[in-house]
Amino acid sequence: MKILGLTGSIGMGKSTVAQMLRDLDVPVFDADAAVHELEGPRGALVPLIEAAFPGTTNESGVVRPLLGAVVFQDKDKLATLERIVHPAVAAMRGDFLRDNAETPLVVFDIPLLYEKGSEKGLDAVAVVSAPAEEQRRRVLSRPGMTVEKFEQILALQVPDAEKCARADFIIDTGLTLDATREQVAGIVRALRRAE
Ligand SMILES: CC(C)(COP(=O)(O)OP(=O)(O)OC[C@H]1O[C@@H](n2cnc3c(N)ncnc32)[C@H](O)[C@@H]1O)[C@@H](O)C(=O)NCCC(=O)NCCS
Ligand SMILES: Nc1ncnc2c1ncn2[C@@H]1O[C@H](COP(=O)(O)OP(=O)(O)OP(=O)(O)O)[C@@H](O)[C@H]1O
Repeated sequence: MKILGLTGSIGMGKSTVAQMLRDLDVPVFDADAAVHELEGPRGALVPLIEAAFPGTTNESGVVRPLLGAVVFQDKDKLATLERIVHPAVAAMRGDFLRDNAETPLVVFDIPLLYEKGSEKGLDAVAVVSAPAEEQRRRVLSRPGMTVEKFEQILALQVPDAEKCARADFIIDTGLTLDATREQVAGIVRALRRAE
């Protein structure tokens, strides 16, 4: 089995490409969705997070803006949260691999792949990328997004140019959806063929 990592900066089209992969019957493990499940209603990590960060959870699970306000201002607290979250995500990833053991190609969709150095175990990495103006346009058109928030998030992420330089494949999402779909299909064909 080959494991392809999929990553990219905010608004570069990662979710869209992940769906294109699923449409080609490639199983995709979504790290962000795993975190949401673990932190959501009756999520396994909610009691642990409440114990470490009192007042940041309620009956619906983690109150994300509250927890974010606590951990994004303090590196040590973020590290504490990661020590709680990352092993649980790794366990879910292990289950996913076991469930798909007979599949020639699977994808790990990891927003912070390069930020967190999670390249080990991957056979290749694909980065979604579009021109910076296009990225900006997409992100600022989202409800609740502001220029300040966008720039703060960008500053926390490894720059697009560096991601592209490190990746094995670059998926250009600055063109039509069909053009992107073709690139995705080409990568899937190449990796399914490779031994
Ligand atoms: C603190 C939480 C609850 C805030 O949730 P919220 O929905 O408000 O924000 P969101 O998750 O969309 O993150 C906002 C921005 O911060 C970045 N970010 C999130 N977690 C981290 C992290 N551990 N390190 C650096 N940047 C981070 C995201 O990429 C995004 O750009 C949530 O981010 C969280 O639980 N993070 C820790 C788990 C984690 O590391 N997740 C990401 C990888 S699996
Ligand atoms: N060729 C293309 N490939 C991918 N997305 C495209 C393309 N053309 C336009 N788009 C649009 O750009 C937006 C990309 O959003 P998407 O949610 O996929 O990004 P994302 O990288 O997952 O975002 P984030 O990391 O911020 O959650 C979508 O609205 C999508 O329809």
